[in-house]
Amino acid sequence: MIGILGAGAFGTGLACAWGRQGPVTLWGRDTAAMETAQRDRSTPRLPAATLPDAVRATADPADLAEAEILILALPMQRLDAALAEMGQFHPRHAVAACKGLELGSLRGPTAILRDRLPGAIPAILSGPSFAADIAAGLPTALSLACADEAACIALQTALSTPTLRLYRTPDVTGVELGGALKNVVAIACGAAIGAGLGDSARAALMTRGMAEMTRLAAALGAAPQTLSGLSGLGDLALTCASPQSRNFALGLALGRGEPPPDATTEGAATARAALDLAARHDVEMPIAAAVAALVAGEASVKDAIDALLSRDLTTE
Ligand SMILES: NC(=O)C1=CN([C@@H]2O[C@H](COP(=O)(O)OP(=O)(O)OC[C@H]3O[C@@H](n4cnc5c(N)ncnc54)[C@H](O)[C@@H]3O)[C@@H](O)[C@H]2O)C=CC1
Ligand SMILES: O=C(CO)COP(=O)(O)O
Repeated sequence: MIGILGAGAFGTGLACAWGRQGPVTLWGRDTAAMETAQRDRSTPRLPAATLPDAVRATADPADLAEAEILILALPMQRLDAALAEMGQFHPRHAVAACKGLELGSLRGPTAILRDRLPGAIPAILSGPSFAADIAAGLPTALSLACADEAACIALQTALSTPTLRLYRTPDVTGVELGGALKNVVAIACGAAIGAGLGDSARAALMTRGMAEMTRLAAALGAAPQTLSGLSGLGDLALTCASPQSRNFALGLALGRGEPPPDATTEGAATARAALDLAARHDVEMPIAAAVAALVAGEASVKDAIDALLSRDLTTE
């Protein structure tokens, strides 16, 4: 049985995909909402999706006890606390489906899984996929990273579906950072579009954003080519170009001088955490710095762009 911790948009989308081919238990923390979900076959964060019959919606963590594969589909800044609160699970595989870096500890999701679920083999699933697309069974391709090759093959087989195609890699760091950092660049691109700076500026931010993502990932031991894959370039292409992305939409609002939308926007905290990590490894991340300042209200879009444009001319 596949267990999913987190009944937000992504947990629900994944439950729909996997529930078409086998049993899935979807856990959410709100008892009333999960009782309604079990009865009405939909959840509040992705109301248009219909949960297949094989999905059991629950708010009782004990229902995840039998899960051989546990998927963590929670906001990054809540992952550690949620696992600490909910007692011990004993899955064989623990697969992070969240994108980000934890403020303070600067850990990615798999380090948290290693700490909180020490008996499980940690893995991460990341790449270009809107929850609604996955729920609707639209074609989607994602990266699945796990350092244990046999475990990675077993997971790839168990989690791929006719429309959800998983590519495996041992490069956990690369996949983790690709997913975390693309959200930072998506905020920058949204801000550029919102402020009317044009599509050329967006293309420049995507490309130079990719360069700084790759620099940090390489400094942390990732293979640079991983960032050119689905979790990196692939996810930049999706989220920097679509207002359906909540990170892009946050940037768009900031660029237009509008109030930020009330939604999970992982890139806001991750920009700050990435900067701290970059400082530790002596890596330059000017776009992340601009986004961190913008989100914190310490700089306007004009300040941020001026800071980027006034940097010393350099080689590509
Ligand atoms: N929505 C999407 O299209 C995609 C989301 N993701 C990633 O999935 C992760 C989760 O995002 P979404 O599901 O979209 O967010 P969401 O905002 O739709 O849902 C978050 C869920 O987490 C729950 N939650 C928050 N704090 C909690 C806690 N301490 N304990 C238990 N539950 C808690 C909330 O009740 C809510 O149901 C993020 O890291 C996001 O980057 C990845 C790919 C696609
Ligand atoms: O990660 C995503 C698509 O791959 C979803 O992006 P947002 O979190 O910005 O909505």
